[in-house]
Amino acid sequence: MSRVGVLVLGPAGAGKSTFCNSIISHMQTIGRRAHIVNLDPAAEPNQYEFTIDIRDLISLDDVMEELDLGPNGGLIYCFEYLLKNLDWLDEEIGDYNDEFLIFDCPGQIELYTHIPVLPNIVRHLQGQLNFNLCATYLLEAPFVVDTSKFFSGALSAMSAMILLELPHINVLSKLDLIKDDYNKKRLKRFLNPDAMLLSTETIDKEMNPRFHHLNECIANLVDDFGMVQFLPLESKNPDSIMTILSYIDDVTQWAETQEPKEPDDQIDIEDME
Ligand SMILES: Nc1nc2c(ncn2[C@@H]2O[C@H](COP(=O)(O)OP(=O)(O)OP(=O)(O)O)[C@@H](O)[C@H]2O)c(=O)[nH]1
Repeated sequence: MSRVGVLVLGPAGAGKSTFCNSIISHMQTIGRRAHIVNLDPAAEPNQYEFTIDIRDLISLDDVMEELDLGPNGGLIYCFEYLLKNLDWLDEEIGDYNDEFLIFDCPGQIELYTHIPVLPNIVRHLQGQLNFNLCATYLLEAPFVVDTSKFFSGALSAMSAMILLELPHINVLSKLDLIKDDYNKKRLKRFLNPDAMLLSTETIDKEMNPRFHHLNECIANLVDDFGMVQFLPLESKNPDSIMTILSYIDDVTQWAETQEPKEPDDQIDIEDME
């Protein structure tokens, strides 16, 4: 059997680490072996210990101090360093066969929207380490119920889906923060959204008419893509975690039936630049 891995992606503070912890806690309850692989070189201490931790290879603090880089440049440096030292990752992952690995990723979305470092790590995990992977992309519910922010979040999720070329599950986190009945009702419209309706009924009414055509084009893009849906996540509700995990199991089993990616099918960073 091949290894199964889920990448947990999303903007800063979307609830990625909390989601990773909820998965581990659920896995412990059902007796399934799972581990967190921390890919955030600036991670804070976590509820569950990281089994594999990029900070054992390189930490953002050291890079910023030694190379005099800011946090974003430092993060890119850390990932390029990881790419040059993938044998470290191979060695760390080496012993974890037939287990479920959860890759907790940093919140800087440029990493999975337009810089090809994460896609190259994904290719390596698939091609060299025989992983069936899927991506989960978290967005906060209180952010998404503001329709313009819904579109910005949907576009970032779509761009991660296109760049990583992985089976992809969008997740709406922090549902408990939606307390008023008005937004609770509206939330349903965002789980399985009709982009055109959201644009004409909401955004157009709030914006100067000269933006209506632009709104229509963006809504059309999301609509044409036809793949933007969200699963609701209640991090303290085991049923909610179980539902998301069953989707993850389904898509990773599907991934197992696909042709393996060639290990040398790497994106050239300089080409992208
Ligand atoms: N109310 C509520 N708070 C949550 C939930 N999930 C996460 N949080 C809180 O949101 C904050 C950020 O959560 P994290 O899990 O650290 O988010 P993250 O995406 O890993 O953050 P970064 O690693 O900084 O990108 C923390 O204070 C969490 O306690 C949730 O479902 N409900």
